[in-house]
Amino acid sequence: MSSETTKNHTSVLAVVRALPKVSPGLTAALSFLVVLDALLSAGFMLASGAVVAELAARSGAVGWYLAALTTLFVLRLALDPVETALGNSLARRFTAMLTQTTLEGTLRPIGIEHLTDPVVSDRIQLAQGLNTGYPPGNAVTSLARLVSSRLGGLAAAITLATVEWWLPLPLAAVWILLSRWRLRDLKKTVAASSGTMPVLRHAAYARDLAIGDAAAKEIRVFGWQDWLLDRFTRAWHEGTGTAGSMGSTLVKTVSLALVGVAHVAAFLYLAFAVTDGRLGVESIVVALQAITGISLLGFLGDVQWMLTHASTAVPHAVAVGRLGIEPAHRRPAVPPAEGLPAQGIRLENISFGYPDRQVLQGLDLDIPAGTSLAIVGVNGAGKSTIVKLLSRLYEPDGGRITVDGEDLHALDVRAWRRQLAVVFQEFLRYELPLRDNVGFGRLDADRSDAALERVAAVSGLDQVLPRLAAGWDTPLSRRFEGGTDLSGGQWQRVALARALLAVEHGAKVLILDEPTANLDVRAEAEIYEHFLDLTRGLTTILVSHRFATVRLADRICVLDGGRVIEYGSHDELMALGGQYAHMFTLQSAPFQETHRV
Ligand SMILES: Nc1ncnc2c1ncn2[C@@H]1O[C@H](COP(=O)(O)OP(=O)(O)OP(=O)(O)O)[C@@H](O)[C@H]1O
Repeated sequence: MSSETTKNHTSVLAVVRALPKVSPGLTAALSFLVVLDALLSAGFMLASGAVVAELAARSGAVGWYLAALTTLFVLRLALDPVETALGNSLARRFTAMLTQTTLEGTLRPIGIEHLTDPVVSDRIQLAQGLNTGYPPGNAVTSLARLVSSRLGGLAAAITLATVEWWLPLPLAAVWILLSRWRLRDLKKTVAASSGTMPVLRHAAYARDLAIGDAAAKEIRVFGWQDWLLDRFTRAWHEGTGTAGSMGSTLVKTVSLALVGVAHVAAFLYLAFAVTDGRLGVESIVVALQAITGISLLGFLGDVQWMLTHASTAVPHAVAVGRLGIEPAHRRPAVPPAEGLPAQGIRLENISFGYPDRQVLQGLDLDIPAGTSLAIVGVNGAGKSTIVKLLSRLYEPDGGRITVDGEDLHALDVRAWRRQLAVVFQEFLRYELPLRDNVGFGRLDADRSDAALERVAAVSGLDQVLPRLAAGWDTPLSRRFEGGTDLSGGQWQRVALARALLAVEHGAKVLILDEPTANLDVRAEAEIYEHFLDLTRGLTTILVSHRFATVRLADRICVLDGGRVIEYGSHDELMALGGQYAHMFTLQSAPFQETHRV
């Protein structure tokens, strides 16, 4: 069996296995209707044969047979919309469950490395059917139609066997052969489409840029609307181009010829049988209908096309859903993280690189508990990378990080993160009410106005609040009724308030990565007026290019070439006359000039 065939069987089997978990009731009801439909179809064929026979014999029973025929016909008509409604409902639930599985797997890993892994990114997109254009739910409706058709075909074959036992065998054989050939071609097409994900990712990115508001200003001001549209269209056509072909002409011609020959032979046989008087009119009516019905055992164009395409998403969703699951026996006993650090955090001989570049190499750094450390260095020196390692979003390649002498790796990551309050350099602006934007700092915290008052005062949010129509409940997005947007500096206060809420609820390490980059001079001065208040008793790590801020820290380290090259207080480093002193002097020079003028 080819690997494509195996993969497709796996995909369809994965759909079958998942359905009872999605909804046992709906799955059972749909299965019942599918079987019932096949039985009714066989009954209809037999009843119509009987009607013709009774008519030919001018029998009085014809009325009963006609009534039975009509009942079967009406029943099938009535069942059809019920079957469709059940199928659609199950399909919606199936898509929702698959999306949930994908989200669970995406969110579960403690780090974020998987999100930049192209293989995982492709899988996440494939799990949503991006390469085929069919949502996975379509696999459910098409599977129901496929099973229903196959049972109908089987019923027709059995019905034909009642006329002549061997007649369905050659007909069914050619239809099944044809189906296998066409399906093999179809699977090749689908397999090729998953290889186009890198191209489709470009299409998806262009689409998201065009419909989102993140790039809306730059798209318009730089005028690249047409470029964006063209990029989407090209990538989309390139990525989905393989879906256009549907098998080789040779396969189609040979298989159709075989079907034609088998049917001509069957019809000739029936004609001779009638002429010989071996078969009556009733048998001929039944046989002709059944022969047509047997074609349902063959290749069912759009149904199989959709099932094959839509079901490919399922194994990908299942694989993504397993991300980050550790076998229970591998989970070691973890020391409690509460109250850490009491002595300090140490980075010992740390080396770390992203797949395409080495960033840290033999880095040693001491951060005594309850003190503040500023990290400085040129762009790309690795400052934010240290923040990510401390937050365990990435693991070091070499060396170790200890907290009060305990390997950070040994601590429960969730418990450790409850000790952290972080303002990331690229913090997020959530399109949610201000209360949630701040409340995300500690989900289980009291979010009443009174409870949020202190963090509002320290972060400077109290100056923004009076301008918000619904106060804490104002959605911070114009896309929502009554919503508004904030300025860059105001958003930065929101991010700071979020971290401060975590501090209020027990976090002991405050990490601020460029916390004042968007603030005006007065706002920055206000924040730093409170800096000591803000950081009292905490272990604070500050990443900043603003030396007026940096000098406030107890200790400063200068990062260069992947390691710490200078470490000490502002005065000590100024006295050293090294890189820090040079950078500090460079930044303060224009102010000194102005002062002299
Ligand atoms: N997710 C990533 N994948 C690959 N490379 C990355 C990733 N994040 C950062 N880098 C690279 O690692 C290096 C260090 O980045 P980092 O963000 O730690 O620098 P930084 O000192 O904080 O810089 P800046 O002052 O500009 O904020 C840079 O060369 C950057 O391009």
